[in-house]
Amino acid sequence: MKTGIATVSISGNLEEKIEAIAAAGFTGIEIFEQDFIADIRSPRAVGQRIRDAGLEVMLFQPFRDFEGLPDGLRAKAFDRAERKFDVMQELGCDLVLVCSSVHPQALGGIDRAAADFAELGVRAAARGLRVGYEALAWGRHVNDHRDAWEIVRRADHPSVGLILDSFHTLGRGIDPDTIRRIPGDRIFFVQLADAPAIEMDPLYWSRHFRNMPGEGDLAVTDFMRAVMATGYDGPISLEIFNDQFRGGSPGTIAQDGHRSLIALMDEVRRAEPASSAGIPALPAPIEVRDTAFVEFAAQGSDLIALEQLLESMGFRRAGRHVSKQVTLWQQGDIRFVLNAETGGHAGTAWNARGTTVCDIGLSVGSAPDTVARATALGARPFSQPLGPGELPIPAIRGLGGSVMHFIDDGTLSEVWDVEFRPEDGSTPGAGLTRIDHVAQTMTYDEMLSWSLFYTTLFDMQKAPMVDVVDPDGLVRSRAIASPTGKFRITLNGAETHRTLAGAFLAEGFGGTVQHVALATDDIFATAAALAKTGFAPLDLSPNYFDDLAARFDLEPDMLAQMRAANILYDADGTGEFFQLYSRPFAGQMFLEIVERRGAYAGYGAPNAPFRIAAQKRFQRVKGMPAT
Ligand SMILES: O=C(O)c1ccc(O)c(O)c1
Ligand SMILES: [Mg+2]
Repeated sequence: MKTGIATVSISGNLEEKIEAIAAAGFTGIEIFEQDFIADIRSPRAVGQRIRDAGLEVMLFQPFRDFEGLPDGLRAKAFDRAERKFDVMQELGCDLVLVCSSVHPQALGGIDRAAADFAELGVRAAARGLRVGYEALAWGRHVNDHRDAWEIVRRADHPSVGLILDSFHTLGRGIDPDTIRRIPGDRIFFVQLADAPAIEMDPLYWSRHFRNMPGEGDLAVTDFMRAVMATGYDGPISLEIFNDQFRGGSPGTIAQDGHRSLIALMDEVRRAEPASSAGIPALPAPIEVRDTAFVEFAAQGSDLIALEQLLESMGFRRAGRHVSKQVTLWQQGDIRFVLNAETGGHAGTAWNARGTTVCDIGLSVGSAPDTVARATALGARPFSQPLGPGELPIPAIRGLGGSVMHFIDDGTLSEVWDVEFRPEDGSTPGAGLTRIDHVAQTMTYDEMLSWSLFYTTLFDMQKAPMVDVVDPDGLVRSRAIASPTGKFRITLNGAETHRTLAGAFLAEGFGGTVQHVALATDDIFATAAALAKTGFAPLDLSPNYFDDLAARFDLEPDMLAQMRAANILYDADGTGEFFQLYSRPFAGQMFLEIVERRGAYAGYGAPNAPFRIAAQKRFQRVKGMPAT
């Protein structure tokens, strides 16, 4: 299966785009005319440069306002086409995309358009070129791939075919299964894009909000399944107009694009096995059973403070590493690893960021399969020299320089007994059972990339985006979770350094984990236990509890307990949610305790403004930077 991407999808000048596209592993490139015109080199030199980079020049686009014009304008349109054909021959590109006309004088008429394309086909064929016709969602007379196909069918010329673009079909709500009735050999090219479901004018939506397959809400997989069912075996190519991508890192955007195509084709192969020959096999999206551990790189006074925080929350030091400055802290199925090594990955992370989460461990069915899928999707495997007594646990580089380890049922599950000498200390604990979710903070621009990383590698679903109101700015938040809800990640995208999330980013060195939420089955029993272990909760405003009393029908006794213990509350019709926060540690990190009742699957977003205000109050009192 050949993969491509349009130059318009990536930031930078044409040279930077070519380099990024080649490095990401695409077969070829769609030249968006603007990018070519802006370049100083001749078409021949540009074509050569692209081929030297190992890429095919798959498509030249767009040629606009061609079909259905009245006589005087019609002749001029053919002259314009001939000039473009000249350029294509120099570039070494044999296929041009003609998008449906938006010309105010275009007359319409299926047969008129078909006659125009029949003649264009003759002219293209004379030069060994081909013409593909695409229905723009906002075309003046043709805005539906079914009409474009009828024109191509009636043009009846072997050098004239159809170009499909998932955005134009799905964005207009056209059933993608209508593609199944088009012969695959008459489809010359397929463009793919996703987009978030927002109500807006289709042209504006298309030019600014497209994103990679899987990053938005359109049924791109259904579209691609229908395309494959036709027998189409040409390139699949990304055409993404997106404001953030235009200003992003060319390398990252190109890699994300390639990742999204591989994940999409893998999904198509599974759903449409009879018609997806030629798509390479990779392990299925990985089911994460649990977050097995969270590892902090921590040294000095931060390390001591973190140990004290964990003790105050009922954790016990369960083991010391056999050969390293590493301790294991445990309660229920929660494991925190505190790594004070000055070398290796943890040492590097500490040097770059100070105290930080440097590693996350996940329980999976097969650790080797997980690494195999991750690498097929373009992630890098991670390893470092093993110390005495250490097990080789499969790992990859995660996001923002972090590492992710995978533990499965084999010998790896014995890592805690093999690598750690048990310690005696025991505490009654505080009823904390498991890791509910891990919350990561990144810039808003990085959010799509991070969610794509998780949703392509693991079997996870995205929840809708929510706004988190910080007193000093808005933070966009999106949760992704495994179908069982056992593995949950929240992604928080900050746009300004003045928010709590933004200040965390500015102080550290890019995106990473800002907090970890721990589950309890009984938050009131946990709060009572924590009162004895010396836990200092984040103090909330009395106004918050007065408002709760007004909004919810809560037992006065329970409300009094919540007020006394600083427990937040939310309910969404399916269940209830209770939250209790630690005070910040090591700068802007914190821990959270949650209890879910019923089918509540959210994260208490309505409480975020009050929790954030309380965190900021606490930092101002402590004389920390008043962010
Ligand atoms: O927005 C446009 O004009 C435009 C141009 C070419 C395309 O292939 C397309 O899908 C949209
Ligand atoms: Mg298109």
